[in-house]
Amino acid sequence: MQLLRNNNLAIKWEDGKLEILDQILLPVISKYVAVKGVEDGWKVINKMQVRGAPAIAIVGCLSLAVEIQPEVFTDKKSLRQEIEGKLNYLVSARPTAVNMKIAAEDLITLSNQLSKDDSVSAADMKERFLKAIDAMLEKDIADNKAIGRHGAQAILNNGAGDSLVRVLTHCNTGSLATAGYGTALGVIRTLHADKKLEQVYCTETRPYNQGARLTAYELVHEKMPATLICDDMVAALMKSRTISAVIVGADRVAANGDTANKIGTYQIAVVANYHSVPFYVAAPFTSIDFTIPNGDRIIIEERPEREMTHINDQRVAAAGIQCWNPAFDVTPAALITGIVTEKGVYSPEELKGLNVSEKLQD
Ligand SMILES: CSC[C@H]1O[C@H](OP(=O)(O)O)[C@H](O)[C@@H]1O
Repeated sequence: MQLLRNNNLAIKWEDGKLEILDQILLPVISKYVAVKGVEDGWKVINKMQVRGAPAIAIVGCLSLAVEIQPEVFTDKKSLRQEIEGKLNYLVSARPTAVNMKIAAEDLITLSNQLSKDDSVSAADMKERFLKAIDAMLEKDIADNKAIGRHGAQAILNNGAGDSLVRVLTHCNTGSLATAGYGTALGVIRTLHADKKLEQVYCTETRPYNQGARLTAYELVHEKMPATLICDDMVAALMKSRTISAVIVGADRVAANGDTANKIGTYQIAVVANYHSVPFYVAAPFTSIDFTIPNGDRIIIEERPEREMTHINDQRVAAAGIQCWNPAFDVTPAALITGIVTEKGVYSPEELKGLNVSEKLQD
């Protein structure tokens, strides 16, 4: 089966071969790393060589496709068992983002259905499973384009009649975090394409520096009007300039709208609330965890202290100091103006009110 090609910035998927752009080395070095199976997939996700909730799910599932594609299965039970075991292993690579968990659940459900269907051979089951993974890439990009349209419209509608808007974003939510175009950065791309973007401010996003190293890289590459600020400059910026809106991504949105996102998001939401700046979360439905009622249940990943104490192996903190390095925080729904999804923009109350059919409907 000719597997779909997908040559976006972060992921190269062609003829059953998978390579990822090593994001730890950006922006100075652009180096692709081969992912030859699930073990490699787990490692590049856990080490954050590839990161971003949607990209984690896509690379995780593609790493399984790399393994399964050349194998010949004579019985469906062994294929089903391999699929379930390896997808559950991939979910363990990083605990906070929900996309890999949702993708695993959906693909295991498909695998179980195909395994029980006597009209489906083992070869057919493999082919349909691989096609489902390929479809994830296309769907992610389509979802991001829709998020871009809905989010840009919401910001312009909220912009008090401004013909041009000034937006702030945090971390990286662009083509380096998804299958392409991006979520929050997709909204910014849409504003720019529509000639409505006066300025985008991106935060450095310590300690991994997704903003300074990755978002700035994407913004400069596309010649968007952008300004880099340190994480501790957000309040001063909002005090001195009229920011139209904040737009950030999400790793896991709870059923009530509480949102886990990169550490520092919560304090930006508090400052935005103080300055009456609308605060939007851009997230596909694949980032929304309707099984948890609120953000209290979201596991917050803690990363190695070396990610705080060193930059490119250069020590920047006193040896011996204790560190606390949570990779995410949870922004309460009360501080969120709207959750921008591919299906439209929902207030937290509207999200909470969605019935099951709307949640699952494609
Ligand atoms: C569309 S990416 C969503 C989310 O993922 C990032 O986290 P990380 O770089 O640790 O994978 C960040 O929280 C983004 O907002």
